[in-house]
Amino acid sequence: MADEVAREHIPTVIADEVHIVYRVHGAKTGRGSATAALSRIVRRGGERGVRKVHAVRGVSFVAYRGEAIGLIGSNGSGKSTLLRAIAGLLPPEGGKVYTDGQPSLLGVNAALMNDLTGERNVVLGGLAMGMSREQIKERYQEIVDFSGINEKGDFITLPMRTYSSGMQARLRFSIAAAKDHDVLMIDEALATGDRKFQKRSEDRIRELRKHAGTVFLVSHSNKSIRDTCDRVLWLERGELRLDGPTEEVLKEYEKFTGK
Ligand SMILES: Nc1ncnc2c1ncn2[C@@H]1O[C@H](COP(=O)(O)OP(=O)(O)OP(=O)(O)O)[C@@H](O)[C@H]1O
Repeated sequence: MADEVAREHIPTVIADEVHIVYRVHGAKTGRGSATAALSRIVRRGGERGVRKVHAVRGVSFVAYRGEAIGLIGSNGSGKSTLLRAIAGLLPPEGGKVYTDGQPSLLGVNAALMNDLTGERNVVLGGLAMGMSREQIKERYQEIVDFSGINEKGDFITLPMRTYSSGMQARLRFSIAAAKDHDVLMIDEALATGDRKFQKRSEDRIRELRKHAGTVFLVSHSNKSIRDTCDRVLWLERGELRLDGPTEEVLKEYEKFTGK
């Protein structure tokens, strides 16, 4: 018990007044892309065609070890952008992100090589996450079994491009979930895969939490958030609207969305 209390108070991510701004080039021409490109060349430089999208506006929070935090909000509210900033993939325009350990972002778009077999991708994915070849070898069967890829035949030795999108997402999740992460960020990964696999993923997220990491989950499914998270950050138009226990925040969010 004392151990649990101590673990809960170790910060893993600190976001301090984080602002993220995207710059979209050639956004104001309002014409087809070839015309836009030509007019950019003719105009020569200048920031006139650059439009800024202020996607995250002054977000602050502290995440602790052992927490599973849901990120919710309408489409375009800044959830994925905030995750990418925590993962260090987007530099903040203002404010700071501090992380303890290496954050790993597991999105439905996490890059695996389509022309390589599932088998090779397990190895590559493992290496990319910093696992040694020995560790990958040890966990290999576990990863394949968890993904369920081989349930209907020997698919793991076929190229990824022959997999359905659900199978691809399952393999990505299985590779990422094989490692105990300091900070694991999941962007709607649970939305893909069938119900049986979703259930297995939820169980694995709970397990990952026990092994000290912090889990962030972006999802539009309030059920997934309820089943997996004990704390929720609600973003709207890039601002943090609410940060608190799952039930409290979801109650307000459901009032807002009219569900
Ligand atoms: N690469 C980009 N370039 C320019 N603007 C972007 C880019 N990616 C996202 N945006 C903008 O940033 C804002 C936040 O987008 P983001 O994808 O973070 O939202 P989200 O909450 O994850 O949305 P969703 O629930 O639809 O996935 C939106 O206005 C979006 O148009």
